[in-house]
Amino acid sequence: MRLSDIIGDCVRVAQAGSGIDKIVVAGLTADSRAVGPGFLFAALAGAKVDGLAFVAQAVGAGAAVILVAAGQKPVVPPHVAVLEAVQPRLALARIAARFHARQPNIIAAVTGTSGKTSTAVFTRQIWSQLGHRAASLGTIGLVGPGIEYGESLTTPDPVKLHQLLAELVDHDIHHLAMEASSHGLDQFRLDGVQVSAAAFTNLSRDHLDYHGDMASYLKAKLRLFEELLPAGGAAVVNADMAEAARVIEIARARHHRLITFGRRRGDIRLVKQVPLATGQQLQLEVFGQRCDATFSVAGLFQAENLLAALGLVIGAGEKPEMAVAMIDRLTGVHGRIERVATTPSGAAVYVDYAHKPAGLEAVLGTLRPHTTGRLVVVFGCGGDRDRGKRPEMGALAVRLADRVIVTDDNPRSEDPAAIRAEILAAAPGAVEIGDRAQAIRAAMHELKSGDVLVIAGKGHETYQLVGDQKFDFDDSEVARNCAAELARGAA
Ligand SMILES: CC(=O)N[C@H]1[C@@H](OP(=O)(O)OP(=O)(O)OC[C@H]2O[C@@H](n3ccc(=O)[nH]c3=O)[C@H](O)[C@@H]2O)O[C@H](CO)[C@@H](O)[C@@H]1O[C@H](C)C(=O)N[C@@H](C)C(=O)N[C@H](CCC(=O)O)C(=O)O
Ligand SMILES: Nc1ncnc2c1ncn2[C@@H]1O[C@H](COP(=O)(O)OP(=O)(O)OP(=O)(O)O)[C@@H](O)[C@H]1O
Ligand SMILES: N[C@H](CCC[C@H](N)C(=O)O)C(=O)O
Ligand SMILES: [Mg+2]
Repeated sequence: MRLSDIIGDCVRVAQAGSGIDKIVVAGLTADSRAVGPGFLFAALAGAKVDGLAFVAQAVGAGAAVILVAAGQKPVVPPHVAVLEAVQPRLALARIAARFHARQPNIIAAVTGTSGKTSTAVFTRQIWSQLGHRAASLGTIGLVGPGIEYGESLTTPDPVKLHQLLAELVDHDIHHLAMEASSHGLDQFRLDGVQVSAAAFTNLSRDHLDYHGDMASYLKAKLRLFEELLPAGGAAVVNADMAEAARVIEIARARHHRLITFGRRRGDIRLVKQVPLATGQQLQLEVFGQRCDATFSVAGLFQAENLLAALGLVIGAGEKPEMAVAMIDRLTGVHGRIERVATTPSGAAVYVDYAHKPAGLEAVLGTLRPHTTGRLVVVFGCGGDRDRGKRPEMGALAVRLADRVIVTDDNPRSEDPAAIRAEILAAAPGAVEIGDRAQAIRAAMHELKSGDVLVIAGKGHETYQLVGDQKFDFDDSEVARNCAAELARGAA
């Protein structure tokens, strides 16, 4: 693609190199290590380093164009073009959109502290059941017919994202449900994506290490509505959350089509929920029409995420009665309140991705009615992430569970024992077992009939990050192996 066809109007040409009409851009990247001949290299100031330091390396690898922040003066040979932008991340995202130039016709984006992955997966499943070739993209990767990539960032960087969007179109996939993380929104990773419908699930504490405070965290999420969802797009808002009025006000001002959902109020409302052994029985009111459905997924919070998914599907053009008729066919989400094992004594073992206070509260709260014996939780907290979550999660665990085992999550660069100590300080009575496999096994060995165990925090993850090492580790696998061992012992 010719440089002149992709630069748009948010950059200034500081140096034309061999001519912006003549330069044919072979690829885009913000990582000097991935530059090839004819590439555009975006030198971005990051959380750890400044990409400006790698301009010479990029030029050495054949970069034909360098994108920098306005005011930077990189020293580059005359044949290399230099573009300046006030927001280089935004410019890169828009350039990536023009470079790849193909996107599914219908893109639903979901933001919120909890429930993004689940909502995106349910949205994909409903569309698929309605006969569309549909995909979902987020924390658990890209999943669609004939295309699957493993886990990634919740919102991939814009170069990767636009490449994936084009690939979806090449696979004849025209419906995509994707997660919009607060980091992604803040770093302009989604700019240039043509969003047809956007949902806000809920807001609670997370990522304050990055955003600083709740106001900035909310502001990042609101970009989805304030800047990305165009007029006429559907804004799907959880009417029960404290921030609903603010989102609704933005949606009205931006001429979005508003669809609200909630447990207590909304266009899509949960009138009644009855937990079943294998899921839940739901009564919904959808735009005034009452309907009953059997949802084979456990957890009241998953019913809420289902409402958000219905909002996106309806907002993107499907008839409400058609969307609702698909509920009975939906299945659970890997690593989200997923029943992974049953001990010989009949106790249920669940794996859940609760790695923030609201998630832990939701999963323990929702499993309590299923527990006739003791509710047990094994969890830890990630290193190099919001430390404030640790005491909050410790206190919640001892309040809501009958037995708490504090273990390691992904300690990353932090001292694992110090992370555990921060949780334990707020969790009187909790037991400490650092080794995660041992902690799971210890919990499972003690389970009796009627008990429920939740292994929280790592969900679908198949690794553990310790220091700068990545070990294979899978909560579900450890639990299944332990259940098999217990069964052999009981036989
Ligand atoms: C804090 C954060 O979000 N960082 C993201 C950010 O990196 P950064 O720009 O700050 O990185 P940096 O290491 O300081 O480097 C600056 C620049 O120099 C470049 N560089 C660096 C080294 C080199 O040799 N050459 C070179 O060109 C880098 O490619 C980068 O462009 O931009 C990168 C490209 O988009 C992301 O990969 C990276 O995500 C890191 C890996 C990360 O862990 N992010 C997490 C916190 C995250 O984004 N999580 C969210 C939320 C999850 C949720 O839903 O809860 C997500 O969307 O996944
Ligand atoms: N609507 C909800 N309300 C409260 N907690 C929820 C809700 N939905 C999910 N959770 C909790 O959050 C966990 C992660 O769910 P999910 O992966 O769907 O959310 P997410 O927003 O994509 O999370 P992440 O930001 O970590 O990718 C679940 O395992 C559960 O503990
Ligand atoms: N997307 C989240 C995932 C956290 C998962 C948890 N297992 C941890 O490592 O803290 C984050 O990067 O903060
Ligand atoms: Mg997610």
